[in-house]
Amino acid sequence: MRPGTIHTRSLRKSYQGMRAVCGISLNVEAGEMFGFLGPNGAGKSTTISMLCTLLRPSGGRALVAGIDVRDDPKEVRRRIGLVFQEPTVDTDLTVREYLAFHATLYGLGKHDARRRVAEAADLVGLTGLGDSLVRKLSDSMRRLLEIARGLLHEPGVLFLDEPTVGLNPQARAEIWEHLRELRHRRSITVFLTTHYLEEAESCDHIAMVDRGRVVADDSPAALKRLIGTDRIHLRTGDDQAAAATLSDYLGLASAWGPDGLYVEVTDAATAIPWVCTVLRVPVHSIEVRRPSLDEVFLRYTGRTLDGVARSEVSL
Ligand SMILES: Nc1ncnc2c1ncn2[C@@H]1O[C@H](COP(=O)(O)OP(=O)(O)OP(=O)(O)O)[C@@H](O)[C@H]1O
Repeated sequence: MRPGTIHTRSLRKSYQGMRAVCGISLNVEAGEMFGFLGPNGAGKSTTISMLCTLLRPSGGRALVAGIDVRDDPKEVRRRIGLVFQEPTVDTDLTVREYLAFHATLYGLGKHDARRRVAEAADLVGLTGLGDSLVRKLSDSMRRLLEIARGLLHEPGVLFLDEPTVGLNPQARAEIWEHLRELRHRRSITVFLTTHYLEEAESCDHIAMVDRGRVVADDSPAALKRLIGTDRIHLRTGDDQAAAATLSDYLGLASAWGPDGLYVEVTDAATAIPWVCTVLRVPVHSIEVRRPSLDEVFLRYTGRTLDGVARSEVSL
């Protein structure tokens, strides 16, 4: 078993008889950026809390870094870093004091603590801010500071429960830039929960969860391929002639109507140069529509991720 793997089998949790997680089975490989995606109340926080040993499962099994969360929760905690949904940073300390305090809690000696504090701050782009008061940091920097705290003891797995919730788009983008950089520099498994589709797109592997169950589990690209192909929408000087040319030269079937021509292709980025090369009529506009993760979720649950039922959305 490699150090950063996460495996669950039929993991379950009930709260006073109410089933919040209803038998989740997952395989996360070492070094993956894994996204656990689902709407509010789907069971994401409950699952991550069981994996981090903060909640005891009602049933099933979970191995984190090869250790069973029920058999040896202490050892699991030694091997993971965890950043909670709600900000926890103590605002009266400087960045260095805050990290040094947590390094002491992890039982690190003075020398090791100093080195790890500098390394963790550097990994999330906080180098040079050691003397800054935490309360003077921006929201995104505070969140990065919490991530640095989670890295101090060099865990094999970093759990992030909604790491960007409540942040503005620019702050969210900053967090993601640093998460990618972290992945680039450290071979660490990142398990994060999110209900943002664009964040899930940045993951190597995602599982979509709804009402306590996994409804889809694969790479974002593979999940979207299940939904269908790319669709190119063209407006040309003569759609009928264009459709005939695309069929004769490229073997592409298309449909046309009053608003233009629609062509289904496997990969629009590869097809468009060919389409433009063969067409002998003026092309006024080209638009590409790709299958989205929201459509994948809709396909499996009948609802979009923000909870809108199928009949209420037009895709
Ligand atoms: N301590 C608790 N006691 C009772 N029910 C709970 C408790 N914690 C969560 N729940 C319920 O369990 C279900 C799953 O909640 P959970 O917080 O795991 O979902 P989530 O996907 O993380 O949602 P969010 O994105 O809103 O955090 C919800 O119906 C929630 O109301």
